[in-house]
Amino acid sequence: MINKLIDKIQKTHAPIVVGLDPMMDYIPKQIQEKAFQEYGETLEGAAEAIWQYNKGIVDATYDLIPAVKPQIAMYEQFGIEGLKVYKKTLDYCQEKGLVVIGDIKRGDIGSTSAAYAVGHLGKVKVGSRSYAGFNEDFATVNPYLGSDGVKPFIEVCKEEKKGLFILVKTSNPSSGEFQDQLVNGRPLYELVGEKVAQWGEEYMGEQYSYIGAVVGATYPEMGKVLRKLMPKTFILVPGYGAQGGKGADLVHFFNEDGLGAIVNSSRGIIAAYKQEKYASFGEENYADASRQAALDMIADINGALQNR
Ligand SMILES: O=C(O)c1cc(=O)[nH]c(=O)n1[C@@H]1O[C@H](COP(=O)(O)O)[C@@H](O)[C@H]1O
Repeated sequence: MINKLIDKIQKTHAPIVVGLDPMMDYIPKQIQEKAFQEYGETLEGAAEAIWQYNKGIVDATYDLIPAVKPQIAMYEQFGIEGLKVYKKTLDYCQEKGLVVIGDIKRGDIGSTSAAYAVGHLGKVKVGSRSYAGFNEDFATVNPYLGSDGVKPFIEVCKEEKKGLFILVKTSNPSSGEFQDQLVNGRPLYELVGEKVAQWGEEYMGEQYSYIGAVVGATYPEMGKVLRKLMPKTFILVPGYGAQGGKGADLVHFFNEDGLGAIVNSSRGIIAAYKQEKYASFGEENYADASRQAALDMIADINGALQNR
């Protein structure tokens, strides 16, 4: 999958991911009303509205981008109906040729991680048969439990040719509370980054490892250090747009080959029509606004990379 991701980034010239993180507040009224007419103001109605909204965004952007990152929490809040739409969204994006990063941020003791890994990236055995539950191409993993919480994910990735993005330095304001603590004189995120690079050596693609890292766009100086510590690790960089990250901040997340990072924006793209800059599209043309926001993000990042 890492080779497919790189291939798609090179074909689209777009090192970006569209984060499919739907919230009811973002969904245009006409979509909500139609879904509620059919299913009522119910969890099914919400799920239908999310589905139609996602489909509009994917249809308007899939030719521009290599990958999407649905955040499972946004679906889980609607219970089983939400999870059904999560799965429907994954399948639709894969049909459209997109690489799908399931933002599930899992990690537990070994046996529990193994079950998460099977459910999201692998296949579960039922009698003589086996079934893929969610079937994402990549998943995000929380490494707080250490190697035995991460290795079951790597094992399933090896069987299925899938990949991971492991949290190293997160984009949120409090991320330093634990992640920046010094351990033997070095910040914890550096030690985690080194460990991710080491885990990644176990499962290499052609140029980069199948085992990637997450480093927030909001910490560009730390991104620069981590880029050097993990030269063969692909970095998923969330925090662009709504959290304040800009193209110019992100050049050091990339290697000299112009590869090595993929930048996520969720609200900045899927709810673009709510920003003043794209307000002229109007609520009913929300998907066209998302397409324009994706084009602008690609131009911003590529422009910064050309001027580095
Ligand atoms: O793993 C992630 O994707 C992630 C890690 C991180 O450090 N910061 C972060 O914002 N994210 C996710 O990236 C997305 C950011 O959304 P926007 O701020 O709307 O672009 C959300 O789905 C977050 O859960």
